[in-house]
Amino acid sequence: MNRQELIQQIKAKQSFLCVGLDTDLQKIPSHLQGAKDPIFEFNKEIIDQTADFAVAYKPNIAFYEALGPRGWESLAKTLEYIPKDIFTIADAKRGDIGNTSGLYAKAFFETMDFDSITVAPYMGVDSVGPFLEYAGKWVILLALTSNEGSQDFQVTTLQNGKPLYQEVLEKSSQWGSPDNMMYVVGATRGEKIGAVRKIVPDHFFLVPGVGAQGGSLQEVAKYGMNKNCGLLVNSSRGIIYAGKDKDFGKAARQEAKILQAEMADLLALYSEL
Ligand SMILES: O=c1ccn([C@@H]2O[C@H](COP(=O)(O)O)[C@@H](O)[C@H]2O)c(=O)[nH]1
Repeated sequence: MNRQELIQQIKAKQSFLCVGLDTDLQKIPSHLQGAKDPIFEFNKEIIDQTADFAVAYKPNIAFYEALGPRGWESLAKTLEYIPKDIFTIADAKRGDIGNTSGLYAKAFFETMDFDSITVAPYMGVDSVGPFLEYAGKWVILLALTSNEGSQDFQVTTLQNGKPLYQEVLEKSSQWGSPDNMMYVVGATRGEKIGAVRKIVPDHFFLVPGVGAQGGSLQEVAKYGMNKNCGLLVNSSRGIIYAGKDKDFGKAARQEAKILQAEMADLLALYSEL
């Protein structure tokens, strides 16, 4: 999916919601546990109930690869089931020496047909470049993450006086463009989202951390939104585990609907969409 199509989806749905498919076998309602593929059945119901409010789905690959071959199969079926006009994110946080990154890119962009993949910047340009060689696909680079540990390295001041995350943004924004690169910026980093937006005014941000991690959607929009929205805000546990029983899909729908309504107000306030 290209940038214009993504912006169009956001405008049409008045939503910049990404639903995180962090599907944990232990948390799936008991009535699905006997199914042939409980993970897929769970995801199918979540997708059916939230597709009209979501512009992106983000399966976190750890939840699938932890189960071995059957996890990969559930992931492939889920990806196939997601409506084609909805953006897909493989949250895999990959990146390695060039030839290895090339195979990660092939795995997620060819063997599976994801629109985008999250990539770690630590190994530099030759580790990110292979993902950018795929026309129509996106790299979502970790910039300022939502976890506590983001304070260990990402905000460290370098000899040139800049925090490491700023150096990552400035350098990596030369490798790609707002048409094929996005950045992960955690919702829990409210005060810094504005600083990131100043460095990369046009790039989309994937923003995890609202819902279960307590980040504020209002703050994210206030500091991070640009005229084209420029945000995909993810909620995983807050949506998919909103209900625990047979009605889990309806509960997920309700949570997604609440977020979409807030997003529509924020789009009216801060964007041109
Ligand atoms: O900085 C980051 C980068 C990625 N994540 C991932 O996003 C979701 C968040 O899930 P919630 O249940 O909504 O907290 C999850 O897949 C993380 O691995 C992140 O949280 N922070």
